[in-house]
Amino acid sequence: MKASVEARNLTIYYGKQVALSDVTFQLGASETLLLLGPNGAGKTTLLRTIAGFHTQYTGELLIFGKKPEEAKELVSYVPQSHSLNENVPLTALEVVAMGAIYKRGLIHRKIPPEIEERALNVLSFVGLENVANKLFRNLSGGQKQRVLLARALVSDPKLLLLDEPLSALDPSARAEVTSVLDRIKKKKNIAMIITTHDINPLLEIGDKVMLINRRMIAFGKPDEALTDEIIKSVYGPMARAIKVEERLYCITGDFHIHVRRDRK
Ligand SMILES: Nc1ncnc2c1ncn2[C@@H]1O[C@H](COP(=O)(O)OP(=O)(O)OP(=O)(O)O)[C@@H](O)[C@H]1O
Repeated sequence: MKASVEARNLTIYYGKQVALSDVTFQLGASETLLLLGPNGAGKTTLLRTIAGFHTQYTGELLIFGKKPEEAKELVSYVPQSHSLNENVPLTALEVVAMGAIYKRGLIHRKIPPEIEERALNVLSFVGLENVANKLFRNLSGGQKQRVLLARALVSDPKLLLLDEPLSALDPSARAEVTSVLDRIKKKKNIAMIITTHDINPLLEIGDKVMLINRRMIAFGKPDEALTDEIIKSVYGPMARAIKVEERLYCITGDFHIHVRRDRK
């Protein structure tokens, strides 16, 4: 079975500036990777590079054995904040169908019946068939995020990239979205990479975790990669990785990394 993502000595640039270096890892075809790191660590940069949108890199990066630019058909990317113009009165169904229409380069005034059926199926998968004809802009935060997940799934991707899918949601919406992610993990045979500031609600679905901070700090199974020492090295001495009844919890706060100077 081919790996979904293979990176070897990957270094990503913006012009001459190195954004992220030393990234080497392999992700299986149906594994979920949680990508963790403080603000500005390079999480979005890595996702956009894997998605084939950012091409300034050295080293090797293969998506199901292909270069990212040649693997776009296999990948769906859900950015941190959606770029839908909410002044345009699109229904939830239309938003989902757009995921299939754009991928195929089709611009239709009317949604083809075959795509409408697929969009309805995937809306039902995320538990939202009852809002198919409601306007996207009138949905709750959790419902909107689930519609965006449905839009990403409608083209049957083999790799799903999600940038902070739980951010800006209240606790009940977070629970809604987490349970859909759990469902994707259990029912779809696909790989996922999910960036997050708070890894705790997602630890159950993460097969692997990667900690980055402008370079790769750790990669592996959550229990093995996220040691107390490693968490402290990135988030500072107040951070903790603790185990309570065999469950791992990471207390990172949302600290920025700062350089501590010793007084003379
Ligand atoms: N378009 C760009 N041009 C130049 N530098 C950029 C660009 N986008 C991001 N960077 C820089 O690359 C580094 C990594 O940014 P990135 O957005 O990938 O981090 P992040 O981990 O996703 O952060 P956050 O958690 O705040 O979203 C930062 O130093 C950022 O300033």
